[in-house]
Amino acid sequence: MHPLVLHSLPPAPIDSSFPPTPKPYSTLSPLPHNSFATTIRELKTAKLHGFAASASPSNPKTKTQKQDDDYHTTLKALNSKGRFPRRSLGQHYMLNGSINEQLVGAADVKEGDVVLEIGPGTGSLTNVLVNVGAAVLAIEKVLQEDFTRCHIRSHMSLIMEGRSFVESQRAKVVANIPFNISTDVVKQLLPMGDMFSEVVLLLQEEAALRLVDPSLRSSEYRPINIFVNFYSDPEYKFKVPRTNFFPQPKVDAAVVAFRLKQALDYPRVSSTKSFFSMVNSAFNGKRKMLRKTLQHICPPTEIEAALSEVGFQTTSRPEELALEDFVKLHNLISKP
Ligand SMILES: C[S@@+](CC[C@H](N)C(=O)[O-])C[C@H]1O[C@@H](n2cnc3c(N)ncnc32)[C@H](O)[C@@H]1O
Repeated sequence: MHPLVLHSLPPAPIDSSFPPTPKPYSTLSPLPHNSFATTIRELKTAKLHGFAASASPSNPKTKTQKQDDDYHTTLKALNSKGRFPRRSLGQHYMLNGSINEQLVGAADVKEGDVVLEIGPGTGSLTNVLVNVGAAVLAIEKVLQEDFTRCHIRSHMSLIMEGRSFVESQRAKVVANIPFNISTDVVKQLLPMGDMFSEVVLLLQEEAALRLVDPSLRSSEYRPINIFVNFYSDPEYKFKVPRTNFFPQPKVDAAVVAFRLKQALDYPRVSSTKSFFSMVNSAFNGKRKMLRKTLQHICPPTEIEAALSEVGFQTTSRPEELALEDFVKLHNLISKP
């Protein structure tokens, strides 16, 4: 399947609360499937057709006028195709162009960067990315491809191959993703530090806080936190109140930037597979002591000895251990 994008939103029932009398869908034809360069050209054409426009940063309009324009442009883009957002696809469209600009700024996207966008929707964020001179690969489920099922590495490799990159230059990810696929996206992208340097995502605020600041000993501390810190340095950037989306979600959102580590900077473990399998087992069952939950790996006495060596009590539970403690524990108890 080709990952070419920016087309139309899916046919859907018209809701009475949505601006009525949809106009016929007129401008964009399906994108050719031959090259990435063509995709970018089409994205620019899309902007000319007014399919997805956000005010350019050089626009001298006032902030209020500009936000008003962003709002109307997004609604117009939806209405002109007689489409109604589907909640099942997490279609909450961004109405505020300055947040799109801040998202792009959070990833420090510059001319010549290659950027992966997941779920471009009406293309308002795509537009900002293209305007700063980035080459954008956008994957939209309603058009071409489901991100959670695609082979992102082969898509990206095809794009990177055709470009004259300095070897150290990696691509970036900038996306306003549906909240319901955020864990899948994080799990899929964070281990790809060889390909991406930054992953900037607009997430549900609660999820953003849980991923970035899970205090030790809290019930929010989970294997995903070990995973996130193993592969990246996450940073909470800013909150995005729910009023900035259409339709308005029930919760606020927030932007998180994950700076991806490269393999050389990962904590030293004999095998990442056995490390994460140990971490998952450690959290299995509520309030279980590690000497119990890990006894399929080695006898409890050995686990107790390892815990003492790492500086913990023999009765310790998983929420007491930080990433580096799990790494030490794994290296002491895992069999080569
Ligand atoms: C929150 S909306 C964001 C739309 C647009 N980027 C914006 O900021 O207004 C999420 C978009 O992701 C698309 N989407 C949902 N699930 C997806 C998936 N599994 N793979 C790719 N795109 C998906 C939806 O159709 C929708 O266009």
